[in-house]
Amino acid sequence: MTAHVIDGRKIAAALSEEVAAERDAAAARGERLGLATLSVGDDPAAAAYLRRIDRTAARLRVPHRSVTLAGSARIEEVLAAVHELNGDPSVSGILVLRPLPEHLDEAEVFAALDPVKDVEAVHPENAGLLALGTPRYVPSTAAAVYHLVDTWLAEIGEEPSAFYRRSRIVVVGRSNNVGKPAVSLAYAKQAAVTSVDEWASVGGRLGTHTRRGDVLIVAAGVPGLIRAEHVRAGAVVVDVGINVVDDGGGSRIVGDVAWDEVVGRARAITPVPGGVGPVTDVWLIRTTILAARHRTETT
Ligand SMILES: NC(=O)C1=CN([C@@H]2O[C@H](COP(=O)(O)OP(=O)(O)OC[C@H]3O[C@@H](n4cnc5c(N)ncnc54)[C@H](OP(=O)(O)O)[C@@H]3O)[C@@H](O)[C@H]2O)C=CC1
Ligand SMILES: Nc1nc(=O)c2c([nH]1)NC[C@@H]1CN(c3ccc(C(=O)N[C@@H](CCC(=O)O)C(=O)O)cc3)C=[N+]21
Repeated sequence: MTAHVIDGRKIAAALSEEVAAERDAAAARGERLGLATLSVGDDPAAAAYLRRIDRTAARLRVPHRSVTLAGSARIEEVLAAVHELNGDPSVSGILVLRPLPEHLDEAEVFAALDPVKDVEAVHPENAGLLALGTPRYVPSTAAAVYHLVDTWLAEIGEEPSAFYRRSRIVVVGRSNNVGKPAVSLAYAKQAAVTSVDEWASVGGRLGTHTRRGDVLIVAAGVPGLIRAEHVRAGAVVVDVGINVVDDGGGSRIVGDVAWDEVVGRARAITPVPGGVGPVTDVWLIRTTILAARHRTETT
């Protein structure tokens, strides 16, 4: 078997058209759209994402304001920047890039966000709503994961709700940003759910769990972590990992899945690059547009 390759770039292009229509409708209602990003320090993954956000926002004609603080910034300065963005009427959505430098408490920064502008649902109120199955905003990466699978299901004529109800979804990685939201969304789909973190690997039981997945979502940040032996034959594999590896002088991006092995075992698979990443950017802009509507409704 050779897996169907789910084309994230194509799916992102189609989604972009929907989002452009949503932007036009929001503008016609007089809503003020704008995304602000806040980054502290110069983490390469965060910088790469920031460049992508900038391009995607420009392409979809949603203003993007980027605030960058030095890696040595004190928590007071970071909180002051958040408060400034909270009060800026040209900003409907705020994203705080991860990782923050070690000396900063992520939770303190997230709790300072205006919940109505918190497009990644990291404020406790929004994270709580997501965990309860009544999200205000769906974090972009987890949203992108299911958008890719749902689009493929539609293409092959499978009804998503029936598919998920008879499936086990296994999520590798349980960060607040990616793994946990992916689990919350899996609950909402009434799938059977398994969540594992690094201890499954340490204990030599990763494959025991992952082989049970009809859908296997991998967000660990470990290149090549998932090999053929970890995958149920005929599974749907979604690779979230973005890892920069040396490539004889240059560098290239690979996911967490050993592509060459797993492509022969899965039923469908998302590539890296060109899978989850391109859809994530567009989803962020979509949420920024939604946030403008919420602001209009709450003020
Ligand atoms: N495509 C996209 O749009 C995006 C991609 N990413 C990428 O996704 C990956 C994960 O990101 P993020 O969630 O932020 O990362 P984090 O580092 O915050 O979390 C990683 C999670 O994976 C777990 N983990 C680490 N090693 C293993 C292992 N050997 N076996 C099983 N689990 C393991 C960790 O376990 P423990 O909790 O025990 O430490 C942790 O729960 C990264 O490669 C990142 O670059 C991130 C955001 C968006
Ligand atoms: N608060 C926060 N939220 C994030 O979602 C977040 C973050 N911080 N910090 C950094 C990581 C990384 N990240 C990427 C998303 C898409 C691509 C992406 O689209 N990559 C292209 C490849 C690009 C290339 O080839 O250079 C692709 O997958 O096709 C990359 C990286 C989001 N992150």
